[in-house]
Amino acid sequence: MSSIIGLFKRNYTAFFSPPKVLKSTSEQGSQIAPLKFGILGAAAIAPAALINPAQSHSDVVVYAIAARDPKRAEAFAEKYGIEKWYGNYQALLDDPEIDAVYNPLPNGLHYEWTMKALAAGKHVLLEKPSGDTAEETRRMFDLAENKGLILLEAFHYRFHPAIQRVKDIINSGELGKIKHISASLAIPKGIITGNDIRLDYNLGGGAMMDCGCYPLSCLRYLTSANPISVNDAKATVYRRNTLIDTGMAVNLTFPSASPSSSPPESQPEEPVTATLVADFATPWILGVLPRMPRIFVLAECEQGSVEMFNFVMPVIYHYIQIRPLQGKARTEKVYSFRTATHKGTSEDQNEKKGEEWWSTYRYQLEAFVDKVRGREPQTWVSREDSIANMEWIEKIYEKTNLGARPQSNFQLESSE
Ligand SMILES: NC(=O)C1=CN([C@@H]2O[C@H](COP(=O)(O)OP(=O)(O)OC[C@H]3O[C@@H](n4cnc5c(N)ncnc54)[C@H](OP(=O)(O)O)[C@@H]3O)[C@@H](O)[C@H]2O)C=CC1
Ligand SMILES: O=C1OC[C@@H](O)[C@H](O)[C@H]1O
Repeated sequence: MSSIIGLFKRNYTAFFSPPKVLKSTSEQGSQIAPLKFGILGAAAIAPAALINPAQSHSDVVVYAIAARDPKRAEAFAEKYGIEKWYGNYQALLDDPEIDAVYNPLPNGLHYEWTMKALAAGKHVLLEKPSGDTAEETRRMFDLAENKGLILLEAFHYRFHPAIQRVKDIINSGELGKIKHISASLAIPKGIITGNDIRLDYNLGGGAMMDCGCYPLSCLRYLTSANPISVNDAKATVYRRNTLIDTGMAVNLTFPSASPSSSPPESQPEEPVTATLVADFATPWILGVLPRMPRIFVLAECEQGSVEMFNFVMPVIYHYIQIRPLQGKARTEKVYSFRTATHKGTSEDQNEKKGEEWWSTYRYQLEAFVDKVRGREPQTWVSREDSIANMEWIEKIYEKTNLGARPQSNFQLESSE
């Protein structure tokens, strides 16, 4: 019972009523004003990913919104109490008050508007997947580095303590080496329909891009490696556009993953086999009953297995099940670094920031601001990581006959 009440309290606080903190101002003795964010597009994800988490961050103000339709921008600004609105994206980028831009545009526009935002001197929090191709991602990071700006692909799940705990369990060597690992993000048919950006090839749509980027990222994170090969990739094709996958099932091989604490082995190392499922149109049971979303990662190791249910949205609810071949199975839930149910593995656990109600997005915002402010973030998604994820998305598409998503033909003018 208490855990059901806890679940409601946590989610209510996370998504509907985060504590509103005072923003850092010079009156409070702080030398610097809070970071001012501008949002490109009145996107559905913007409230959960930025507006809501910003309420409980003293160093962030969501200051401006731009939409292609000025009326939409104005209505969005009014709804969320945003000070400024613009009827086009460039006008927002031209606003010198803005320090950082959140880019939740369709995937096919990530490159163009991130390049323009960086050219305008803004740090960028960029939605996943970072671009349509690895080349786009490489160029965005090159520009960010040249300009001394922060660019982060918003793989929010990485910032949550739960997935980090799964990695700690694997790396501890308690279960031995990974033999097989599978990860899935599959949601039922009926949520993504009609004009959804995910069904538009020219906007970088497709299930592998949208859902699949997470399990791919998670497989790479937990094995601490990039795949060696895509052995097989089967796309379920959208009947209205045969370049769009509504589902993708992939078999991959990863290099043998030695947990960092295992002793050196004399035996030859077996590669790790992996499966990935991405789906945004899972058929309903008998066509009438929607299926539960299948969001999990499962690492089957020499001495047992570890599975995390709901690695993408763990604040809602998650569990980590550890099943050693010898000994008792156990379940852990890790909503904050401080209040983890397991005995801490890290000495500084109590010092790490976060509350049970912090969503993945709130943890991510903390890290983004730390990085912009020159502090060491709790964790980070690096340039190399983002580029590699796009490279393997491309390789997976190439294994099907759908081909990679179209590269943007946008070119930054040399003066920008
Ligand atoms: N981190 C996460 O958990 C999630 C991330 N995402 C990612 O965020 C991005 C946006 O997703 P989502 O919010 O669901 O999408 P929406 O369709 O709600 O938002 C996309 C925005 O893009 C703008 N836009 C600009 N050009 C076009 C165009 N030609 N067609 C359609 N829209 C256009 C629109 O802004 P305008 O207001 O100007 O019309 C629209 O508001 C994607 O990259 C997606 O992968 C999505 C969901 C969850
Ligand atoms: O978290 C997510 O789950 C569902 C997807 O459609 C969405 O884009 C993604 O980010």
